[in-house]
Amino acid sequence: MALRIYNTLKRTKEVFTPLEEGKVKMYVCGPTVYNYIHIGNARPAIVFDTVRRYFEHKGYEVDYVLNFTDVDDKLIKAANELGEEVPTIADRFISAYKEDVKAFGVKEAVHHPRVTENMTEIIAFIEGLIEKGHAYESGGDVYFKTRSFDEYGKLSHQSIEELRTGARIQVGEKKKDPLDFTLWKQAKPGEISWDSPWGKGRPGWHIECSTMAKKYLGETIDIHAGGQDLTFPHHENEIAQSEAHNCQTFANYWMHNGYINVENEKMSKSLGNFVLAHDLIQKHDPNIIRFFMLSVHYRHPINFSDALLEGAKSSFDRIRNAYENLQHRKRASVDLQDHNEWLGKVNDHKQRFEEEMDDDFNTANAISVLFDLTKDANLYLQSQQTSTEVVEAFEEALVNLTGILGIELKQEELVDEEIEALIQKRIEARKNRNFELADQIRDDLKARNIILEDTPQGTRWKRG
Ligand SMILES: Nc1ncnc2c1ncn2[C@@H]1O[C@H](COP(=O)(O)OP(=O)(O)OP(=O)(O)O)[C@@H](O)[C@H]1O
Ligand SMILES: [Zn+2]
Repeated sequence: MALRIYNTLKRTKEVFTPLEEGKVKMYVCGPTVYNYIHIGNARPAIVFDTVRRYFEHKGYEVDYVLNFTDVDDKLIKAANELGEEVPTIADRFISAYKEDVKAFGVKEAVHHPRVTENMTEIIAFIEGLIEKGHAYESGGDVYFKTRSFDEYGKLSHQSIEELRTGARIQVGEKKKDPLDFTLWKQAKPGEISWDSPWGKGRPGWHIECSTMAKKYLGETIDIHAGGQDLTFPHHENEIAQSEAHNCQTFANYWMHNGYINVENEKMSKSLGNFVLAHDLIQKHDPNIIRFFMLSVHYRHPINFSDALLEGAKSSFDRIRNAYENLQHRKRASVDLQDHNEWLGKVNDHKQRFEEEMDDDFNTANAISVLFDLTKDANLYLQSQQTSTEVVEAFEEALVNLTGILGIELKQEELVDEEIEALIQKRIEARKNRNFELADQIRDDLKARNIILEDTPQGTRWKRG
């Protein structure tokens, strides 16, 4: 089956046809690096990494670019508040971003361009727009002449008249038409700035992505992605800039992830209703957080709650337990030809997983297939005798399919101190007559190959 992608531009699913055979040129709008990321910001990092991994699984080479917005108003404000320089803050939060998303199993982008490292190209791009009559300078600022681009509004499906109704000229802006947007912003005294033909200043937000996508991927790219809130105005403006400048289609497919909400409101720094990725990782296995995010289709909203995350944990444990049981059973399995029908079942599950992923990366349904596979694996493990080939096929399918989603099934081995701490926790639980927790700890340890033995002298343990 062909891979189909929901394209925001067309508001429909379309068969994916790459510009170049076997290659995908993909640009994802990255974070503004003035703070730690919350789990809403982690969602595009995780879902588009999954898109990338799936393309790679299908044999494509993915040229994956994710930018860092390392200068803008928010960074300047943070620098003033903290009494630090903008680049110091940007460096700190780029490192923090990389560390957080790495914990979630996100692969490093092929290119991670930063605005401040592409200033020459950004200025040249703006000059090109002025030359072509799509932009103008006004009192040290430069604006894009929105009405000069006939197709403005095509991504967010709005007409110029509709847009005109909501547009205002803010105090301090020197634009001629409320619809125009900033390409270059004059620096205030003392602000970080770069020299340009229009005096000292810095780029507006949108121009960075048009410039960096062109520089790293070319004038036309396959996929451009980001959170749903970027559709308008950010991506609409990127299209206007790039297509007015290059006279080419900018991106063939536009993908947008839905929000992570809290009580049905978008999680955001400004509302203060956020959970930092960094903090959540301390409390929960980041693999499970990734699994949780992918258990909802990437275009649907997720109403975040601890209870949902706990639910995801027990679902994930079912898959992980099956995997661990298969591993144990391998040793006791033998060569059995008459069990081969199970190999067919494993292959059916693999095929169904692929079909779900081919349908606009439906990770939610693909995870349901993983549960079906788990159910069959557990059923098979109830057989008196098991075939090595079948057990290995189940195991391999579980590892590969979760691997495509960027999820790690293998747990790191517990060190002695961690085991001792869990035994202590179990003793405490028993003292408090919390036998459920005590048994849970024993079972969890057993699943990780640690066997407990209760003796009159206390609890002993050994690796199984
Ligand atoms: N609640 C959310 N759910 C899903 N994606 C989000 C959410 N908030 C931001 N994003 C996405 O995170 C990425 C990084 O965005 P950016 O650093 O600009 O944060 P932001 O949108 O300014 O966040 P905030 O609103 O909290 O300040 C963008 O692709 C954006 O669309
Ligand atoms: Zn962008």
